[in-house]
Amino acid sequence: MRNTQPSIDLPQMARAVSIRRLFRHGDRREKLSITALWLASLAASIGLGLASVIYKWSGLPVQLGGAELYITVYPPLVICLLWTLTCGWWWGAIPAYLATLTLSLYGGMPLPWALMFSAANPLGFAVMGLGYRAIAISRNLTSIGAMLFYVQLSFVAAIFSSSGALVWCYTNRIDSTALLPIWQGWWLGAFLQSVFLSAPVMAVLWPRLERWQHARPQLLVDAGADPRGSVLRLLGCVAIGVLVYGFVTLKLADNLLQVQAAGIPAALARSLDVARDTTWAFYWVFALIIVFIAFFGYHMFIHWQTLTNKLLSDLRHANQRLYLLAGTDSLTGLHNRRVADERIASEWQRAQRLGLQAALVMIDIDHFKQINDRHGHPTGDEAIRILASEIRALSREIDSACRYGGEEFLIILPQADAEGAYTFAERLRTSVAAIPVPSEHGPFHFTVSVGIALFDAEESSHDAWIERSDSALYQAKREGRNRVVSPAAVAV
Ligand SMILES: Nc1nc2c(ncn2[C@@H]2O[C@H](COP(=O)(O)OP(=O)(O)OP(=O)(O)O)[C@@H](O)[C@H]2O)c(=O)[nH]1
Repeated sequence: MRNTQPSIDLPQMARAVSIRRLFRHGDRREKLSITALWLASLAASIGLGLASVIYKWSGLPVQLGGAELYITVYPPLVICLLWTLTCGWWWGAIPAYLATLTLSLYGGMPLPWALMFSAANPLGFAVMGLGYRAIAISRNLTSIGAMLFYVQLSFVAAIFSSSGALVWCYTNRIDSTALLPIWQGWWLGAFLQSVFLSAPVMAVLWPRLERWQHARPQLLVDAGADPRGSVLRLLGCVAIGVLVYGFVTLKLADNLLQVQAAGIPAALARSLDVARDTTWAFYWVFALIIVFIAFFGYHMFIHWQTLTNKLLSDLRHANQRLYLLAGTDSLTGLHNRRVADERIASEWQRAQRLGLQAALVMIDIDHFKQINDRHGHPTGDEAIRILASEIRALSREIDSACRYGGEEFLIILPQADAEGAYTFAERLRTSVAAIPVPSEHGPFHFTVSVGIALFDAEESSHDAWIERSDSALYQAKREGRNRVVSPAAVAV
């Protein structure tokens, strides 16, 4: 019979909508609406990407707390990031790649550079996806924890997305002193758009989409089932992201400083050199600390994961044992009444659904009270054990043998007809009668009465099935005991 033991719910790792599964298992409405929406997003990304070049939305100066910052507005990022977060990397990476490719070719970038340049946003999305694969955190941004994680991940992803700025400046022969505002504009722009545009939309959209995905598991695939590898890669990305951010910012600022410092008095230039050297020394110490943190973080994660896995596996085993114990009769080792009731109900449903035959066999030891009274309770127990082991020996792998009451047993025979059930019951009755039970007064024999009821598809519940087997047993007792009452008794 089916094992219905309880399972332990683990947090869901990130899952993605599979295009292949959508077209194989999705309904017409789903296929149409998702395809139409995706194509519209692709068109919008390409159009808005071109607009960002034509109307020069790159490196726009903004005053923040007295400091001048540069921000690039790039709407395709918002659209494509939403696809990545909700449906998976490919869904956002393809339109993002094509949008950037179009605008870079439009801007006159040579094709090989354009092909490389266009990978910047998909790279940032890959970091986002990696984060959600590595840490089983909800994408429901209405919770503070989920939002904080999203913001941190967005920062690292934005650094990776902004790698394109270097290609852009190189191919457009932009002076290295002008690279800082452009690069800053790209990462800051990507970060702010992720946090202030994509995140609120995600907070509204995701709970609904999550419900839809929950109801349609056949459309989803695991986005990656290797948490160890994902964590290692995520820590690597975070460390590289932070270090690259620090290095590029310092280097570009340094270049700028050197250009602007030309011709200043020698004493001031020396102070400037000290300040620059100190900053770089700080950067390298900081880089070392980041590498240590990533290294220890990874080892702590592995340690924690090993411990958790062991705990979970112990818990699973303990649960399995408990479940078995809770359903086992201690005297005979057969299933107890609770399991019997569950299994009868499920066999009844299976027979109904599949139009199968099945039989219930109810067995009771004859004059058991006398056995107890004459030979003592322990000998009565021994008789029960003998009957149980005979039931076990004669029943098939697919049968379910249960101790239903004191000296009453019930056996479910799936796919058994009247004749098969009767043959089984008769064999059991005769073999039990032949087994001697040892006692203080010498060995003695006992008999059993058996009632059989076949599955009836016309009946409205499994209770009626049990009642019929009980009535057949009662009839066997009434007719003199040590016999089988079955619908097939006459035929055989
Ligand atoms: N030794 C032992 N006796 C039990 C156990 N559970 C129930 N009994 C006894 O089983 C006896 C059942 O007796 P009855 O229900 O009167 O039936 P019977 O004497 O078998 O008579 P018929 O069923 O009519 O043949 C009672 O005396 C119970 O105390 C058990 O686990 N071990």
